[in-house]
Amino acid sequence: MIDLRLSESELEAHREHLVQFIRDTAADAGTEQAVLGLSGGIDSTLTAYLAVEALGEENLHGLVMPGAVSREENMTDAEWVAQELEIPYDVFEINPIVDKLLDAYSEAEDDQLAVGNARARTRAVLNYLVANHEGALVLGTGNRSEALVGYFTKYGDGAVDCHPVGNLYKQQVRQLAAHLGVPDELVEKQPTAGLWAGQTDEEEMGIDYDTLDAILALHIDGPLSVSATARQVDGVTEEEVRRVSEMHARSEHKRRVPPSPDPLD
Ligand SMILES: Nc1ncnc2c1ncn2[C@@H]1O[C@H](COP(=O)(O)OP(=O)(O)OC[C@H]2O[C@@H]([n+]3cccc(C(=O)O)c3)[C@H](O)[C@@H]2O)[C@@H](O)[C@H]1O
Ligand SMILES: Nc1ncnc2c1ncn2[C@@H]1O[C@H](COP(=O)(O)OP(=O)(O)OP(=O)(O)O)[C@@H](O)[C@H]1O
Ligand SMILES: [Mg+2]
Repeated sequence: MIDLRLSESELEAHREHLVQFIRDTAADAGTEQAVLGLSGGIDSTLTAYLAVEALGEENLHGLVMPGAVSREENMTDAEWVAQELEIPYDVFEINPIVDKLLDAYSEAEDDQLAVGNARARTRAVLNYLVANHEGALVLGTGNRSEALVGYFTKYGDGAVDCHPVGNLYKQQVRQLAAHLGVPDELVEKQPTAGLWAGQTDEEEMGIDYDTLDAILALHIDGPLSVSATARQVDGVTEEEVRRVSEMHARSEHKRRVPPSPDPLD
């Protein structure tokens, strides 16, 4: 299996690079302020640690946004992160807002995916409400693995101003978080989008992150063919590599600016 582990010196270089990225992105936008959603998951936790280093704790505003299906443990962890980093934070309950949306369009009520995505988009609206008011940027938390397969809600958690950890595969997010001193229980927690009860990323995608990362690094980011990738990654079939490749192709629209027609000749 391809080894995506980063050495201590590489981790330190990434840390400095990402901290500088946040500082530069904020400076280019003429602000020192940023907001981000804290879910208790590792992507937002790492992004918050880096942002505090970049901007200072007084300049980061955490939004903890529990909904009907949020696990209590995750919300407690999200608040722990804000308190540990000593950043100001608010807790916004999204349920009443999502319920209003479903009052308006009850046809979608039993559609798990549509409702789950509406939860992610409701959080985006709140992020921008605060960011507009405070003159702040919205920090995204997307990593390279989920970006490459489109495992995020378009204009939900994808609606942000930048993705500081967007060039790290999921397993490298965990490594960098551990390097920064994030506690093991957060680093090793099962990733979940938290859009419906019991959801986990790996179960929904049908692949574990280490395997996904390896296929992405070798075949989508790298030059290896489907068959060469299947030979390199333990226990992976060509069919599985093709499936990841299809997820990548089908989600191309999420990584692009929405298209308009060319001008008439
Ligand atoms: N070819 C195309 N060109 C242009 N637009 C296209 C399109 N195909 C679909 N669309 C549009 O995109 C929409 C579908 O995209 P979207 O609304 O995002 O919905 P969709 O991709 O179906 O669902 C979001 C996925 O991301 C996962 N997720 C969400 C949030 C967080 C996380 C996490 O990692 O924590 C994961 C979630 O569990 C689910 O699997 C369609 O309704 C349509 O409007
Ligand atoms: N309950 C929530 N409160 C605040 N923000 C949330 C909540 N749920 C999701 N988010 C935001 O949506 C982002 C995307 O969720 P995602 O699950 O991909 O990342 P994560 O929860 O940080 O890490 P993991 O993938 O390991 O669960 C989060 O990083 C966070 O910014
Ligand atoms: Mg999560």
